[in-house]
Amino acid sequence: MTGVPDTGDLAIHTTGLGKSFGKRRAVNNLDLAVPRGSVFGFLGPNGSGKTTTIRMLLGLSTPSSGTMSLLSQPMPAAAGQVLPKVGALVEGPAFHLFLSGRANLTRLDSADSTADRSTRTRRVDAALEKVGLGKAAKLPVHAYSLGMKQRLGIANALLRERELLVLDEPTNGLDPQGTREVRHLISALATEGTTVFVSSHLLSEIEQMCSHVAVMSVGNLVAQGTLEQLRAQGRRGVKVATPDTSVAMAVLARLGLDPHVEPVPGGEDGMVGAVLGPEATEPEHLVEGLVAAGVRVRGFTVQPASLEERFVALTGEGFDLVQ
Ligand SMILES: Nc1ncnc2c1ncn2[C@@H]1O[C@H](COP(=O)(O)OP(=O)(O)OP(=O)(O)O)[C@@H](O)[C@H]1O
Repeated sequence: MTGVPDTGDLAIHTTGLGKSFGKRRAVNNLDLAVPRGSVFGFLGPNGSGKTTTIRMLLGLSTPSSGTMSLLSQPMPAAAGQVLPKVGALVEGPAFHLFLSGRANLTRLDSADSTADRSTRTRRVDAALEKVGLGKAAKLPVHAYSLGMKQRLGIANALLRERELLVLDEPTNGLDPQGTREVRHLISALATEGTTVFVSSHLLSEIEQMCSHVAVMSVGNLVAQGTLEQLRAQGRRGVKVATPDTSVAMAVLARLGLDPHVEPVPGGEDGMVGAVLGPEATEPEHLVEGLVAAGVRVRGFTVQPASLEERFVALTGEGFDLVQ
């Protein structure tokens, strides 16, 4: 793909990154380029290698092959300098349910030997404010909703000034309200200039909050770039409303398309749809061909290229489109 930025501008850069578990290749030859300042969606179905990649990036697991850098410094060699600038939410920190949100963050910060004790109270309160838990700071965590717990996890990642935030499926298991809260929080953090790398199996989510996306399929990177770049690579579709579906199918097939009939409840008309490949006959010629063959064309629409179509074409599988 085009548009891969200068490596000096990259918050995350990997080349040929791979990880095997025995014979299973969980991540294969991964070249990721995450621009600084982006909200970068790491999209893929369950089991496609997202968590494995994130664990390697954060030094929680050793790669089987390849190189990686975070904030332009080699990992894991520079982990000591880099990781304090990187906040992460991976598999959520374990909270004590009977302690308050504030007490939990204080404990987690105390467990970090590199954290500055003298600024602890201020940093904990600032992080709670930032994620909108200022008012709930004194409540025990068992009284928090799932969305609040997830935001507390993000607050934990924000106990210091961070240049990069790495969030593994931060909305997993949340209801629509919790999902919205986390999404808004991520967008707010991004406007402050923090680079956010966020994994998800939900296309709709990535579409709503990310500027860039990388798509994983069975351990392989199958696309990477801005959302616009990916959308532009998608293929248009056509839909023909007609009572003569079999003839319309035959005509479109003769014109090189792979048409299908879509069910239409009630009414006489059927709907024949087809995806237009790069070499496909232009829509006006399709209409010409249909009419010449006697097909009663009662409706004809050209649908713009969509991200959804692109992802399905890239991965060969459907993504969950809505929660
Ligand atoms: N510790 C491990 N030992 C053996 N296999 C593993 C291990 N961790 C991950 N895998 C395998 O590697 C593949 C990728 O898993 P990974 O968790 O990275 O995917 P994912 O995209 O994050 O999916 P999910 O959202 O379900 O976590 C899967 O087939 C998984 O079973």
